[in-house]
Amino acid sequence: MVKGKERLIVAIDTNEFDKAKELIDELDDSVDIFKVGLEQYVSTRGKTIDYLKEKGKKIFLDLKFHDIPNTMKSAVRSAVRDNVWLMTIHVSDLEGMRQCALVAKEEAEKLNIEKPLIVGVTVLTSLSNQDLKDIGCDMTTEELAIKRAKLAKESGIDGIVCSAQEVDKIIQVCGDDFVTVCPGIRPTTSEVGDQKRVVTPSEAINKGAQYLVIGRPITQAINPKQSAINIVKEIESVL
Ligand SMILES: O=C(O)c1cc(=O)[nH]c(=O)n1[C@@H]1O[C@H](COP(=O)(O)O)[C@@H](O)[C@H]1O
Repeated sequence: MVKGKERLIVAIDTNEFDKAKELIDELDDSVDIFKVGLEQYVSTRGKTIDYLKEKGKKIFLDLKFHDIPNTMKSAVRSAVRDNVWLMTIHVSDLEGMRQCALVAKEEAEKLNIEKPLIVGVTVLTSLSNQDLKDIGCDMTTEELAIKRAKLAKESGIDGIVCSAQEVDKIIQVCGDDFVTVCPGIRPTTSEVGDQKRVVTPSEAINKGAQYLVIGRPITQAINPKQSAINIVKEIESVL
């Protein structure tokens, strides 16, 4: 039976290594997958990655690469050397994503390690339809996320990051073997903050999301461990 724990990724968004370490230790028994994002990576220069490796945790390196194909490709090559389980790029041009997919395979084979899963961010969960209009895009967040997911699939990367609001539609067009990672998850009792397309953990699983990325509802909770346990229970209630 698939455990709820295998579907939960905790985002350790802090700029201090000690605070990250404290959270990882506190959540040790209840969480197997941790996400190291820009804030944590830039301020600790990868120290948290080393600590998570020591603890035998699965690592999601979320640096959301977005650049010209050659730069993206070189950055992906370096990230593969860090031996992480999952990593993000932005869904951009087909050529850039294709090169990322190819170089990851090539580098992992060369090092004889498992290739990290590469997922492309479709439309940030902090964006609304109005935000897209403001930047000159006439599509809704859902239409754009589906269009970008199709492009990501065509490029050969492993999956996408999207809101669970549109994940069911993406699975319909990209298939259920395409990895889906959904942030913007909010239990009913949590504050929404800067997220705009939010879904509860159980609804997200019901809509087909494979992995749920959750930060503040756990890391800022009075009792982070209890919050993680409650979320895993909520996930399991619908598995
Ligand atoms: O790539 C991501 O992980 C990501 C994509 C996205 O569209 N929205 C989004 O919130 N994230 C990340 O997911 C985490 C969500 O954190 P909370 O809003 O605190 O639960 C943050 O670390 C974000 O950087």
